[in-house]
Amino acid sequence: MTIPHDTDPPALAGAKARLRQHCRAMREGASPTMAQEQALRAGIAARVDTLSPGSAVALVWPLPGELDLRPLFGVLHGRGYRVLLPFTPPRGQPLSFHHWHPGVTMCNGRFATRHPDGHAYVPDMVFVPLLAFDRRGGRLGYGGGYYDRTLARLPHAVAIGYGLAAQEVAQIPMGVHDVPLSGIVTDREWIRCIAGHVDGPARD
Ligand SMILES: Nc1nc2c(c(=O)[nH]1)N(C=O)[C@@H](CNc1ccc(C(=O)N[C@@H](CCC(=O)O)C(=O)O)cc1)CN2
Ligand SMILES: Nc1ncnc2c1ncn2[C@@H]1O[C@H](COP(=O)(O)OP(=O)(O)OP(=O)(O)O)[C@@H](O)[C@H]1O
Repeated sequence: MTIPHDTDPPALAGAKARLRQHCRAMREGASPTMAQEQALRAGIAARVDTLSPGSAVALVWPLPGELDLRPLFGVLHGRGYRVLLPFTPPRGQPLSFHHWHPGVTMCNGRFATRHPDGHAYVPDMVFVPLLAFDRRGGRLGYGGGYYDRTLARLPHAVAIGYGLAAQEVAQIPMGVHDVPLSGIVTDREWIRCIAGHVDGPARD
């Protein structure tokens, strides 16, 4: 049997699927505290403030059980950034990012996602949701391959994962299509990822 070049080989797909199942179960067992979510949002706002004024920043509307970035939308919009949220196309296509502003109409999309009825823009910084991450910038998502396909087409955008410190694993199985993150914001620390280099834990 020939393996199509746009899918992971079976051993890698199996390893990702097992880890995904494990991480979903872990997430169901522990919801974040308000303090953790606030710390995470503060960490994200601090990364955004490294950009020049007026830059475009892609966040996400939360799916059930995910960390909630919605309180940041108005804050970052108020600081003069262009806040974008993803539109989810059919599987196999990249995401597009649409302008959010106060009062914008939100539309229902695939997999219970929601996106603004606004113009599409190219983001300068993309915050990427995840089920698990490692310190090299490895990321595990829901298995649609959406962010990898999207980031591959956005070489100038800075891709930053966000999640709880508890979502860290030793090593995410990575394939040729997996685009490593440049950094990860958690409720505990900012992790700068350099390909092949493992950053140590932050000192308090
Ligand atoms: N908030 C949010 N928006 C996002 C993503 C995401 O991970 N989180 N995506 C990231 O790529 C894209 C949507 N991709 C998705 C791909 C697959 C499934 C999916 O299979 N969902 C399962 C339930 C998953 C779970 O809750 O454990 C389902 O619908 O059965 C969902 C989203 C774009 N928007
Ligand atoms: N740029 C790409 N071109 C072709 N196939 C790709 C590309 N990116 C990812 N894929 C394929 O898509 C499938 C799903 O990828 P993966 O398991 O890494 O998803 P994920 O990153 O967890 O999902 P998501 O980004 O939607 O949260 C894999 O078979 C992978 O090889």
